[in-house]
Amino acid sequence: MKFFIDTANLAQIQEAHDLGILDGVTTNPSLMAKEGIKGEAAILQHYKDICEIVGDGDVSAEVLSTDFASIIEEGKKLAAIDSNIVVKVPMIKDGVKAIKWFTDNNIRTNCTLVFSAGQAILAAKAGATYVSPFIGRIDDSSWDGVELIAQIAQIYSIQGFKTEILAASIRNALHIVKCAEAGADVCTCPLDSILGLLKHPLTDIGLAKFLEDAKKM
Ligand SMILES: O=P(O)(O)OC[C@H]1O[C@](O)(CO)[C@@H](O)[C@@H]1O
Repeated sequence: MKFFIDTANLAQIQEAHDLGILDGVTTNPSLMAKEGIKGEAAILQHYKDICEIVGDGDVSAEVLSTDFASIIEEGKKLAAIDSNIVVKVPMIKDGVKAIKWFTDNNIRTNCTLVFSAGQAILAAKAGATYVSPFIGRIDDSSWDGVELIAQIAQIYSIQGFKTEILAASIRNALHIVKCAEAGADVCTCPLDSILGLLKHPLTDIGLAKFLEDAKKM
């Protein structure tokens, strides 16, 4: 399973990259706004900066348009920034049409705002590179987000769809483990959730004991 970091914060992307386990980055308009990125030139430059840190990994950049022609125009500009840019398109009618157009024109896509198996089937039919089910937001509404990942994984496997399942809206380390178990190809997570995987009290207790005993060596 690949690990993407879900942030537009350059320091956090650098920290995850330095850990040596980073395969890519996802961003969204909320995350870009949080970093104070405003205006087209600043947005394009910020994606460029992210791509430079990540090197070989995929960087999802989301379109802000919602009609077919504008999505295509915006997506082409984003894709021109770097060969690792993946154009993120919302799961709406014009979005599905645009994903098909991008697929036919060799531009990779991430279909975002996915909350059902039906939407995931449509994204795959259009040829999306990635599909992003929002598991945390599904959990927030008392449905089971991880169950959706398992359902999509089963459908894609039966149908032979090539679209990769990118588990998004991850809220904690357990989500990552459960998504890995359910068949996600990628988890995109905040840095804290990735670092949460490190934690176990028995590791800390065991290390303290080894270091104590090492003094007797
Ligand atoms: O529910 P949250 O934590 O806002 O996460 C939303 C998700 O949407 C995405 O845009 C999907 O890739 C990610 O950036 C993020 O994981």
